Amino acid sequence: MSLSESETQARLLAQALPFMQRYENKTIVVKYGGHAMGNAELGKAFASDIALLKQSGVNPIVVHGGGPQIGAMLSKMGIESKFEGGLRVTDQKTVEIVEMVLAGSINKEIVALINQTGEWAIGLCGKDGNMVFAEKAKKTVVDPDSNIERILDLGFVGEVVEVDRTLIDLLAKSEMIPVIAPVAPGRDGHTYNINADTFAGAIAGALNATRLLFLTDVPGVLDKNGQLIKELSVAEARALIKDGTISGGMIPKVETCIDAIKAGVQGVVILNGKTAHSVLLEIFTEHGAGTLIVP
Ligand SMILES: Nc1ncnc2c1ncn2[C@@H]1O[C@H](COP(=O)(O)OP(=O)(O)O)[C@@H](O)[C@H]1O
Ligand SMILES: CC(=O)N[C@@H](CCC(=O)OP(=O)(O)O)C(=O)O
Repeated sequence: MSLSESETQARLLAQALPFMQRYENKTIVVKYGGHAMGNAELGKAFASDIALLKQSGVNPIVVHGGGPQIGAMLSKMGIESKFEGGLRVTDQKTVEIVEMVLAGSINKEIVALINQTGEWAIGLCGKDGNMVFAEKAKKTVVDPDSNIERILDLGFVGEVVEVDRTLIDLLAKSEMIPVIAPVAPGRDGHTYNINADTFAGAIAGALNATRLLFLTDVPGVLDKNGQLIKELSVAEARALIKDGTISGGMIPKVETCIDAIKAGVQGVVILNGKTAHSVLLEIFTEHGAGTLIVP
């Protein structure tokens, strides 16, 4: 017999009790990826996990993506999605749609789900309260044929250059949960589209977060046999990138984890957002749920 959602929550809460003190008053940044958003039930379970963190005395900050949802909107408008080096090539029209989808519909959907739990979430992007400034990304790739490095022109794709934590700190004091979209202004007056993983890493670094969680579509970092690796040091993670065990979209994610650890985040976890209540299972159980990357 399967448990109802309220029975599941009561059971999770009972399991969580012994672990609650560990993270009291600590900041946990949760990156909620577009692939992890899945269906309505998963969305509700995610919102209730964030609410439960807040009720346990944790200071949760949500940074979300929405790559597939941006792709769907662009295609509705007859615009083809183009990626280079894992980043969306973003012209003026595209950045307008990116901002509309990320800072508009997705952001408000997540805020509404958290608010339905009785907690107070507030939706923001880097523009609000001068929280984040970006500049044009300087990304290079090595051409596999000629072995020559070239600079990519990705248009309005940005990288974070400044984070001002004033607004986030104020919200935490007011018991509000910030939900942040990875869109930020440049000092040049343009709006930039920033990869949600790198944006979350920059926010977690600026806040000296205790944990940064990446919710994705696999259980964590898998070894050559497809088995979950429970804990990885920065050196081990680099070796797995070098020997090809970590590939594709997992490379920039793990590189962001390494950067976040260097920036002062104490532990970064990659876990499956497609498993209901994965945030609580990670934070409030002895062995966690995904791959913990540590210094
Ligand atoms: N060693 C590995 N362990 C787990 N996933 C890996 C590994 N190497 C490559 N991947 C791929 O990385 C993907 C996750 O990265 P990505 O698709 O960019 O995630 P997201 O869209 O959640 O940001 C996985 O679905 C998997 O296909
Ligand atoms: C520059 C760049 O590629 N930005 C991403 C921002 C959204 C994102 O990163 O969403 P996920 O976390 O769901 O992948 C994009 O336009 O798709």
